[in-house]
Amino acid sequence: MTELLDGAKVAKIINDKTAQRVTKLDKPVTLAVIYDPDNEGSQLYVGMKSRKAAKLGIQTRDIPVGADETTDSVIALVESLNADDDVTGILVQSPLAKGIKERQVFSAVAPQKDADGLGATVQGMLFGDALEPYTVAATPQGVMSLLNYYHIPIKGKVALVVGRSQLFGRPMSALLNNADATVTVAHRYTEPAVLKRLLKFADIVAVGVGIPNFIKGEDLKQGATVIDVGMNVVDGKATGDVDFDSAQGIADFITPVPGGVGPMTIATLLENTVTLAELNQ
Ligand SMILES: Nc1nc2c(c(=O)[nH]1)N[C@@H](CN(C=O)c1ccc(C(=O)N[C@@H](CCC(=O)O)C(=O)O)cc1)CN2
Repeated sequence: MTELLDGAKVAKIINDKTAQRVTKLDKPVTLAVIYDPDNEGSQLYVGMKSRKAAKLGIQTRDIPVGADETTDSVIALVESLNADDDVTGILVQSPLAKGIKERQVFSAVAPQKDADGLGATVQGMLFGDALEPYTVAATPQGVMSLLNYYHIPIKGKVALVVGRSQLFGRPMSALLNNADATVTVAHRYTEPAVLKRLLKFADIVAVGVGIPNFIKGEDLKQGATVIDVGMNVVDGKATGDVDFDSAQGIADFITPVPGGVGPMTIATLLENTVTLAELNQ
């Protein structure tokens, strides 16, 4: 039997805690969101984040940054938000308009305001397994919360991360490594035959490549835990990177799309936002 890892349910539990934490703060929690207004996906996700934030008592300041901006002008904007005492957290929605060097913008965010955990400083702390508090990218941190909620063992397990994006694959591999899994990262240059062998060996598979139904059930190890970060749209329907139907009866646990990692991403971003407000009050 394959059990669902219900991200929508766990996100609600996290969101309820976040709302309670917001009420205990002396100061308003304000998240500044920089995004490309011409990107339909970003419009959708920024809207989802702002609506959820409002429900939890977090204010958002959505700042459109179009293709007429430059990397330098967006960095100057980030620096002004870093210096603004009314802004407690900053999020740079990916992707930014073509031509703006997103990684440089992520890294301009002050670590104490880096709600999305994508800057070089906090990512370095993650890879160094630092002892001081720091934020972690919302999607992989949300995956860890989901694994922990369902008591999925990680220590000593073989984990395969498919995809090495800054938003997901790289921080996911560091989190699993810090949690004592044996981690391999596969990516676009991994030979298909090698990927097949790695999949058959992996107790935990976390996939974020943006290719609908890229991984089939027959490729998985019997009893695997499968985390699907895919957010593709096929025939108007949200579709993951894993062929959900063929994984039934092979995976022990799987995240659905929709209702798996997506809601956890937003809940974790807002959890990070309130954590930063608490740390810096
Ligand atoms: N700065 C960032 N940019 C982007 C991130 C990110 O974490 N930080 N992730 C994605 C988009 N994203 C959040 O930004 C996101 C995508 C999808 C969902 C979600 O809840 N999806 C629903 C399905 C929605 C639908 O029906 O279409 C689900 O999975 O249930 C949340 C957040 C790229 N950019």
